Formats: sequence, C-alpha cells, structure tokens
Amino acid sequence: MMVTNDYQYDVLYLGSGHGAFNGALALGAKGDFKIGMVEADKVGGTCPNRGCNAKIALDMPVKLKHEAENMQGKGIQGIPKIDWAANVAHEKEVIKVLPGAIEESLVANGVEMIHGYGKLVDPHTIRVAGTDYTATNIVIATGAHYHQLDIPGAEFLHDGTDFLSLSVQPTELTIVGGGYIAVEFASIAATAGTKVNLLLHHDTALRQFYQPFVADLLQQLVDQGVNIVKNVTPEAVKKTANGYDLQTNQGTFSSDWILNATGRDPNTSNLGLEEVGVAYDQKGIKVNDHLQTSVPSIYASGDVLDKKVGRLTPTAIYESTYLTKLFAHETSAAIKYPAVPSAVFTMPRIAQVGVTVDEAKQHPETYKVVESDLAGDWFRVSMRANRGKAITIFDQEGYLVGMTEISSEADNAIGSILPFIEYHIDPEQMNDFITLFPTISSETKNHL
Ligand SMILES: Cc1cc2nc3c(=O)[nH]c(=O)nc-3n(C[C@H](O)[C@H](O)[C@H](O)COP(=O)(O)OP(=O)(O)OC[C@H]3O[C@@H](n4cnc5c(N)ncnc54)[C@H](O)[C@@H]3O)c2cc1C
Ligand SMILES: NC(=O)c1ccc[n+]([C@@H]2O[C@H](COP(=O)([O-])OP(=O)(O)OC[C@H]3O[C@@H](n4cnc5c(N)ncnc54)[C@H](O)[C@@H]3O)[C@@H](O)[C@H]2O)c1
Repeated sequence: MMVTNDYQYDVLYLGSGHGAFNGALALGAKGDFKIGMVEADKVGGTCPNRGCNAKIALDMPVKLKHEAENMQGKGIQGIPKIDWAANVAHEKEVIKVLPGAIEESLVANGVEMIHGYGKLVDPHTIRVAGTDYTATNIVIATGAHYHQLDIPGAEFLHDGTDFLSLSVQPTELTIVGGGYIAVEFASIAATAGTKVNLLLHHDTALRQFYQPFVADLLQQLVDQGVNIVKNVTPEAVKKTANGYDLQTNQGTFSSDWILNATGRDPNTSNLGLEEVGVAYDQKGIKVNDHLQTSVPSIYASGDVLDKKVGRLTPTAIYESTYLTKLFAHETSAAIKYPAVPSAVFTMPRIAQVGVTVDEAKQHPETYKVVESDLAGDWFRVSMRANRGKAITIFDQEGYLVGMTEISSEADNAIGSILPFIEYHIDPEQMNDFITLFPTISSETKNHL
C-alpha cells in the first residue's frame, strides 16, 4: 500500500508505545509506506519509561537478595543489603536510553515523529498544536492511565510512576490494591526492608491466577513481614506530622507513603472520539475482529482497547504487528491471539499460560491435570530454590495445553514451554527437542 490520495500518510499512529511502535517499525521496514506517529510524552510509552522495563530493573537486586539468602552457608556468607537510592538510580540509568533509541530506529525506518498532544478532527485527520496531519488510516494506541480513587485526600496518594522514581526508601509503605502492581511493588519494598501494609479490596489477590498458588505467595510475603489486610475499602487520606493516615472500613493505616495500585483505565478522553464517532466505553475502544473501530478508517491497538486478553506488552506488540500485516495486505484474516503467557514478578513468581487449572478441573472429561512438587528437581536443589509447584494440563490425546507454576523461576519455566503449546507439539515430537542441560528448561521438560 502506498499513498494513493491526498492524505499525507498511509498510516498515522496516535501514541508511540508498544501498541504502535513495533508495528510501525515493521511497516516502515517495508519501505513503501508513508508513516507518521504522534507522541505527547516520552517515545516508547509506558513499558520502557514507567512500566515493565523500569520495574524489572528494580527487581534485579530483589531476586539476587533472595538467592543469596537461599545460599547462606552453602557457598555464600552474608546477606546483601539493598541500597534503595542506588537501585532507583540504576533503574533510571538503564531505561534513560530507551526513548531515544526507539525514536532513532523509528526515524531510521522512515517514521516521521510528531511531538505533541493529538486529537481526532475527522476520520482521516489528527490535529497537533493547531496543525492537521492526515492519513488513509489512523491507529489509536493511547494506552491507559492510573485509576484515581474518589475519596477525600486522594491528592496525597501516589501511583506506580511515582514509585519507580521514589529515591528515598519509605520506612512504612501502604499499598492499596491486589493486582500485579500492588504485589510486585510490595515484594520489592518488603525485600528492601520497608514495612509494607498490603490492603486487598477483596479476600484475595491476583484473581486471574490459580488461587492456591496466590495464597502461597501471600503467605511468603507475610513471612517477609508484609501486613496483608483483606476486604479493605479506602475511605479518606489525611496528612499527619509524620506522613499520611489512610482511613478505611478496617481502621486507619499510618505510613510515610501510600501507593494507589487500583488498576489502569484506558486513555479515551479528550481524543475527539465522540466527535468523530469512534465507539468506546469505560472498558476501552470497541473494535471488531480486525481491530477496526466503528469508524472504518480508524483502528486501535494496545491497552486502550476493550479486550479480553491481558493488557500486557506482548499483546500490544501482537496487535500492532497484526495491523502491519493488515495494512500491507499480507492478511485479511481476523486477529487470532496465540496462548498468552503472563507472570507476576514477585519473589516467588507465579506464571501461567493456556488452559487454566480451574478450567481444566471443571472439565475432567477434556483435560488431565498433573501436579508436580519441584522440591526434588536436582538443578533447583543446587540453586537452593526448589520450593515451588507446577501444574501441567494435557488434553485427552496427551497434548500440553496449559501450565502454571509458582517458584523463583516460574517466568523462565513457562517461557520455555510456549512453542509446545502454540505449535501443538505431540508428546512424541517433544522428544525431538533437545534442551540445554542443566537449566530451568531441562527441569521443566522433565515434568511434561
Ligand atoms: C508499572 C507497570 C508495570 C508493568 N509491567 C508489565 C510487565 O512486566 N509485563 C507486561 O507484559 N506488561 C507490563 N505492564 C503493562 C504494559 O506496560 C502495557 O500493557 C503496555 O505498555 C501497553 O502499551 P500501549 O502502547 O498500549 O500503551 P502505552 O505504552 O501506555 O503508550 C501509549 C502512548 O500514547 C501516548 N498518548 C496518549 N494519548 C495521546 C495523545 N492524545 N496524543 C499523543 N500521544 C498520546 C502516551 O503518552 C503514551 O506514550 C506494566 C504496566 C505498568 C504501569
Ligand atoms: N507482570 C505484569 O505483566 C504486569 C505488571 C504490572 C502491571 N501490569 C499491567 O498493568 C495494568 C495495571 O495493573 P494493576 O495491578 O494496577 O491493575 P489490576 O487490574 O491487576 O489490579 C487492580 C487491583 O485494584 C483493586 N481495586 C480496584 N478498585 C479498588 C478500590 N476502589 N479500592 C481498593 N482496591 C481496588 C482490585 O481489586 C485489584 O486487586 C494491568 O493491565 C496489568 O496487566 C502487568
């Protein structure tokens, strides 16, 4: 596809996160598309600048400290101390190159960057600072923002972006929420020695994960000193001489910092969606199975979508690269998501992919569920990291269709089996895969 009309671009992206830039890079590499991208903030969006990359950089010393604790007296003497300020400084150092590097590769692939806040004017036009940019197709990839609590004193609450820039270690931290961000940041802070209150809205956390594993994770956080309180509804925040009081239906929690981790809402306001007729609600922009909105020339991708798969970086990448194939006429098929893995980067981690344990247990006529204790896995014993459980799910013909694990290496374990599920590798063919030994992938394959 090339410009065949009076529009300036073939494709104009609104936003430059993974929901946009991976697809734009691939489209630009084809060489015959005119592409523009509008970004109001840092190029690369949430994940590189204030999401996954920043978070995992902060988690590195956390994992290392747990590993050193496990190896005490087994070749390691002394428990390292996390230097909070230095950890945050290192996180900033490793992510600061990302927006520049992403913009450089976009430009090298022919993408024209337009810096500023964009708003739709009509089905083919985005206005930025008074200038109109036109395109055959527009992709809305504006991401999501932190959910605000509507309580008195909400202005004293901090969000995940603030946490990732918090250079002074809180003595006591209160976290509201029980999703990914709440438990991951609780794990980071508690390991560094901060006293953490983790306030769950319900009687559990991480509701999309296998609950016995979540209960085990919460118990391990309690063992590290985290004060977990269930069924909490926040009511008001008050500033005190030493910090803040969070008043709730379960009493008052005093701490020097409060993290509001109650979810993220799609960025749909002030984009001109109503004016142009793009349908959306509080769950996000509505699209058909080709990621096309109610306005045929406008598509949407990433966290801003109303979608059933997780609001994750890999799903945003998958959507933006699907759109590239669609625009390049390399496919006309509906989007079909592969099995989407997800991990909670706590210590221990929980990760899962494919058919869930609950689904499998509800349908014993279709699935076989195999539970494995990892205590005896030799490689993990050598790492002294053999506390954990894995559950593998097979269909009646013996094909692997799902897996979930809790362990310090659950992310690596689940990552190692994805092709078996996605490519429907039969039990015999699995023997054709030679793994590296000894590694987590060889240990994991032993359980299949
Ligand atoms: C703390 C945190 C940790 C996370 N950890 C993980 C993880 O470990 N693994 C994982 O898979 N996912 C993780 N995620 C989720 C992941 O970051 C998102 O799913 C992903 O970044 C979504 O990409 P996106 O392109 O849809 O949106 P974004 O990356 O948010 O990009 C949207 C962009 O659009 C821009 N924009 C918005 N409106 C306009 C406008 N009108 N004009 C111009 N520009 C505009 C914004 O400035 C932004 O740059 C995490 C998220 C957070 C917040
Ligand atoms: N490891 C990862 O893949 C990862 C890590 C971090 C974030 N993310 C993504 O970032 C997004 C945001 O993560 P999150 O953890 O903020 O959201 P989430 O939706 O996972 O969790 C929100 C939590 O807030 C609670 N909550 C909602 N309203 C509340 C209220 N009024 N009072 C108290 N608690 C309330 C919910 O019960 C839930 O536990 C998600 O889309 C997630 O997919 C992913």
